[in-house]
Amino acid sequence: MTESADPRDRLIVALDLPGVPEAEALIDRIGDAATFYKIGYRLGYAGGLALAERLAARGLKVFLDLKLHDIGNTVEEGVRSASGLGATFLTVHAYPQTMRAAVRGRGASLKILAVTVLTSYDDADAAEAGYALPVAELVAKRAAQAAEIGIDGLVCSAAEAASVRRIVGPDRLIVTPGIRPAGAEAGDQKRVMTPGDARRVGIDHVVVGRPITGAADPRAVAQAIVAELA
Ligand SMILES: O=C(O)c1cc(=O)[nH]c(=O)n1[C@@H]1O[C@H](COP(=O)(O)O)[C@@H](O)[C@H]1O
Repeated sequence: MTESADPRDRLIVALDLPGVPEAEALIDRIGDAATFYKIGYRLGYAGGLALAERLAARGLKVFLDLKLHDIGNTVEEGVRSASGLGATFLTVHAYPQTMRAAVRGRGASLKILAVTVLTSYDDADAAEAGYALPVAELVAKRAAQAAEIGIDGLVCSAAEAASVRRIVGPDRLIVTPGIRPAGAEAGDQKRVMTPGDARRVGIDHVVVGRPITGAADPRAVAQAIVAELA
């Protein structure tokens, strides 16, 4: 676990918005309450990759959430291309071939996060997708494989963070979406936790989207989450 002195760095705001103008307006409203933004493929396919470069050039941290998963050569070269954008994190799905390829392509400064089991999945969803293992065991298996391969960090739900920490040790990052302040709507997330509880189980970063993007006062919500993470 890498402890940042600034608790704002523990919050990653997911810019799940239709376009760059909406994303820039949200970033302006949040102001200095957040330092780290996630750009996924909704925004990425709508001009968000150029925005990622601009945010990084301004000194903000960027998490490129592209969730790559393909044949090894395509992943390796895709990661190599993405490594020029100035992002701090890039996601791939936690399949061994994919993780090995991402490690080959990552370069010096881009950290690869492996998505273990999506936080919108419960055991029934995993079974429907053809997996014999319950979610907790699948997360544990993938975390062990990721550590063996040399992946920089894991994405899992905060519910698995303590067991993932035991598996991967202190030096790999644990990043948890599925975070909901007390009373917030879960939406399609099934494995959820509050920011404060996530912090207590040893996460490095939380990812929060709709509770901030849909708030009347996104800056105030971001500040309240950071206060829970301090
Ligand atoms: O890789 C991710 O960031 C991710 C992995 C996962 O298992 N679950 C998950 O929700 N995410 C992302 O985290 C964000 C969560 O958004 P909210 O549910 O709106 O807070 C979305 O951008 C998701 O794409």
